[in-house]
Amino acid sequence: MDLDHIILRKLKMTLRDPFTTSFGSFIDKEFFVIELVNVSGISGWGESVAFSSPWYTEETVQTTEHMMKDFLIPLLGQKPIHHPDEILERFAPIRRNNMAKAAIEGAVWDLYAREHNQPLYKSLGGEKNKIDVGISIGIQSSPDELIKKIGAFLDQGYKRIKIKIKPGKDIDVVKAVRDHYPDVPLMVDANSAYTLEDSQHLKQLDDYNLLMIEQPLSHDDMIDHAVLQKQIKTPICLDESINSFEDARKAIDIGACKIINIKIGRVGGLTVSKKIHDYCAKRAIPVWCGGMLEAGIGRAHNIALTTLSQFTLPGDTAGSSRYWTQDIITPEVTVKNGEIKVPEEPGIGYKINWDALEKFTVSEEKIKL
Ligand SMILES: O=C(O)CCC(=O)C1=CC=C[C@@H](O)[C@@H]1C(=O)O
Ligand SMILES: [Mg+2]
Repeated sequence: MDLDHIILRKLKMTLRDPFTTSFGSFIDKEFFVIELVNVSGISGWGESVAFSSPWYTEETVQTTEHMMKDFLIPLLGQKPIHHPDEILERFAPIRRNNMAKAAIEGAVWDLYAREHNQPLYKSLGGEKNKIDVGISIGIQSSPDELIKKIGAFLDQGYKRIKIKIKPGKDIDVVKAVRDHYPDVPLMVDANSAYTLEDSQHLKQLDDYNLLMIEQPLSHDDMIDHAVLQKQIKTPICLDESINSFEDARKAIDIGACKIINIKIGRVGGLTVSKKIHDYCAKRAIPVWCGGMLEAGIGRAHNIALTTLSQFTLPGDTAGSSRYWTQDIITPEVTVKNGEIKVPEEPGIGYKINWDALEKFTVSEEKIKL
């Protein structure tokens, strides 16, 4: 790959509705769009997913900028790259900062696929031409409000409902939803809001036929999750605790989870995501693709990854209009009968909506490689 320069655009977009988790609420999203240009003028695209505050992981929009500009981009330009898998090694001297790494690596993967005139999903070894998707719904003001929201998303065909829980808004909420929708594929996400002392309380969730409980305990824990999994029947899915291939291997080995949510940004890119996927396939651990309320470029990367065969559960990659009044890609991502048709055009398969990209850009910087 003959790289010429990189353009970092910082964007600010506003969600249609605030998104509320056990950590709090937000509505504005700032992030970077990475355009990696080769000497022939072909561009590959990536999107950063860190939020403005470090409540989900330690990274933020500002740390992403610092890491990309001061460490990762200089490493990228240091010597030639032949395949995107080499980026993992190249960035290895930099500890963690996975979301910054993934943003750049995503652009390298897209460029590689475009240079080979191939859709990204095929470059990754994906097999599906459509993917199943679910929806993640933030904490609502009342169970009635939540039930109404779920109904609207079920009408749109989403194949699985994920609701957020936190202490004080858990068992009763799940019971109300189950009473109303006895058979809907349903799961809960706690974003680390509980401790092992809550295990008897969490055990009550076993009565509601949930697909899984996502990240009930601390963001940096596996040991307590393994203890909890022995006490409850509902499968535990790890999100925040899995930040690398080694984390996934260890979590599976000690029985800390029965399912893994793979987020490209959280684990440090598509190459690691694929490695985790392949290992989970060998160990018969189902995986699904998590979301970070991405705009279109990040969403397109999630779609491509989800075409790998062990993504057997619907992911959080909902359609563009669930988040944004206008997306930065064209066509926008649409969901029909709970499925997204995987684009067959080269690279991420969607075009950039330049009007939207310019409208949402707050700063821009070109760096020669
Ligand atoms: O729709 C999406 O993109 C997924 C939304 C979602 O559930 C999450 C996004 C970001 C952080 C968390 O709150 C949460 C998650 O933990 O999976
Ligand atoms: Mg989660």
